[in-house]
Amino acid sequence: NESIVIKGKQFLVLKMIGRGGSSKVYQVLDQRNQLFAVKYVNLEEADPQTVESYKNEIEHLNHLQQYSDQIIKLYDYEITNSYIYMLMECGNLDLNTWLRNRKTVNPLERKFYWKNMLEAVQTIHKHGIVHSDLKPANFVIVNASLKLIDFGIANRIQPDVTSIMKDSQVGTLNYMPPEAIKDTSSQPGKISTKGDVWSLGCIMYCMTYGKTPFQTITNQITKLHAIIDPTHEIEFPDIAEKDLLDVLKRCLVRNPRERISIAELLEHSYLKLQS
Ligand SMILES: CN1CCC(Oc2ccc(-c3[nH]nc4cccc(OCC5CCCCC5)c34)cc2)CC1
Repeated sequence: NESIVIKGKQFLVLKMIGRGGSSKVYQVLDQRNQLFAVKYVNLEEADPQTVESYKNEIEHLNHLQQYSDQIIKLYDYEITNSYIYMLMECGNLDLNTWLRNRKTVNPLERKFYWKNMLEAVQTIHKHGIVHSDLKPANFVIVNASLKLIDFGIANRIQPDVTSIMKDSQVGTLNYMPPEAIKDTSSQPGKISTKGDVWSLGCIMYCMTYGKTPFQTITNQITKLHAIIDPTHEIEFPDIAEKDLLDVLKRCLVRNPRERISIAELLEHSYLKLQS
């Protein structure tokens, strides 16, 4: 097996976890047999904007470590002109893989994961970051809690091509808020924090009904029209947890101004632990 040296520390590569265009994520062991994830980015073909986006992501990830346990740990990193190594906390499974493998979700587990997701996204919002492309693959299960692994600032990581992940979730429209489609200014920065609430609502819809609100519409153009069409009513089949039903309905409101906020979601009765 190959080994990697980061800031003078040697790591043994166990396997590749995922890969993107110029980036790869490995599962590694240190000399004390501690497990880590190492994100390797090849900068040789990267244009200056890409290099800048990765540095920006690392700076934010490094800074937000102290504010929430729901942000993946970044222990160290090494940046040169030709590569980046990021030494990070290693999770057991990303939420996308977890969702695909188990259609039925334990209500208490779902509630706990929802709280974790809200706390992670509230943390980046408090520091002026709007992810604007949240999906299950951005969250990883570490022991029993969910952690956010990227802020949507740098390029995407796709799962390792040898893994049979058919929908790697890169470029999926299933979590896209209506305002991102309608936003005539088409500047991504224009999307408010409410865009992330819509995406989280789609994730929670999937954890409740086993699919995202527009997943059955396979034609991408038709899907985009449905997302922005106020006459296309999203179905909310009745469920025992009425509080959860209310959360879903308030997240999936097409007008961002009328949509519930992260702060309100954290106060919502759904998160109050029933006696
Ligand atoms: C399909 N197969 C994959 C390996 C394994 O799942 C993961 C294990 C660890 C992790 C991870 N931990 N720390 C991580 C820190 C950064 C990035 C990370 O992933 C990136 C990318 C990996 C592919 C799926 C989307 C996230 C990170 C993530 C998925 C089991 C399922």
